[in-house]
Amino acid sequence: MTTAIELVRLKKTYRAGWRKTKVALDDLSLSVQPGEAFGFIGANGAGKSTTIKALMGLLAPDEGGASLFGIPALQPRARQRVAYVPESPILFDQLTPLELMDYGCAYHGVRKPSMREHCLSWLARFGLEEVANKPIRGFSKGMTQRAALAHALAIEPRLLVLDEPLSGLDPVGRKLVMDVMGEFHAAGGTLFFSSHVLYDVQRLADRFGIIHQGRLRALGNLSELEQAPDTALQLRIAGENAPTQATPLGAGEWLIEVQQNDLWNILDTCRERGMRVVELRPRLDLEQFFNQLVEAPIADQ
Ligand SMILES: Nc1ncnc2c1ncn2[C@@H]1O[C@H](COP(=O)(O)OP(=O)(O)OP(=O)(O)O)[C@@H](O)[C@H]1O
Repeated sequence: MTTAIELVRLKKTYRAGWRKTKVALDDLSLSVQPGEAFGFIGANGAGKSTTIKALMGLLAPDEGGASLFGIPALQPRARQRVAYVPESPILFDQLTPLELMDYGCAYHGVRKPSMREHCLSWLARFGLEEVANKPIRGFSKGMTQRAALAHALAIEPRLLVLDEPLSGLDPVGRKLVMDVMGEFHAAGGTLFFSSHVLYDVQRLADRFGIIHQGRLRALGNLSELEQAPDTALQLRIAGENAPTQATPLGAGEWLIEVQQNDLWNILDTCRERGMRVVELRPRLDLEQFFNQLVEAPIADQ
């Protein structure tokens, strides 16, 4: 099967002032299979956007190469039915969302009995039906971001690439975008998104990659991380007589972080004290994993 994304030994160095350079990507290789949801994690300045630009053919790496569905990323045909929404999208703002989407769908070969209805339904999903015929230049930042997402999904992409899709959104906007991303993935679409919010990655990705100082430092599977033998568990309990190690959550509920090998003892104690178990789940420690990784010195390759 052709990989959806293939990055091979990418290197990119920027000029950073007089006689100074900044290595943004250092020998970065990565592949993503069709149908996967891949979360690309890194702190500010780690190299996420540079990677995405190389992936989208917007930046030529100094060394190495990127391909989409087996086609070199620098060739425009590689981007057929590939949608990309940068962190702060810049759209042709003299156009209306409907005009923009009409153009995008035609470019990507999307055909529907009624293109107008197709585009309007995506605009409605993002709460923009009222402004479907208004020029984008009057839109707020959030509206522009939603218009870019509606456009991206209207082209029915086989790959959706999102750079920090949830940053700067209010809770309602976050839920909407998370729902749409989840639905896109559930329908078989390939999703590649960057984030420095590990919670987002946990909720949405099948696999994750961690970039730090331009190098890919870890690649992992979220379910593997959950099943690791030393993964802590979170036990939520309710009642009046909580064990001393429990942390109050309010409304009579308590939380205990417990290692696998200690679980049965703790459960026995809770039973003896007449506590009720509300929830038991793995404490997916992506955050801790990430922190350990970025604090460790980078070994020479
Ligand atoms: N055009 C540029 N010229 C010079 N340096 C750049 C340029 N673009 C990025 N850099 C530098 O390269 C490094 C990687 O930047 P990049 O934008 O890829 O990181 P990022 O992980 O996307 O960060 P953020 O989360 O803050 O957007 C940073 O140190 C950044 O300052």
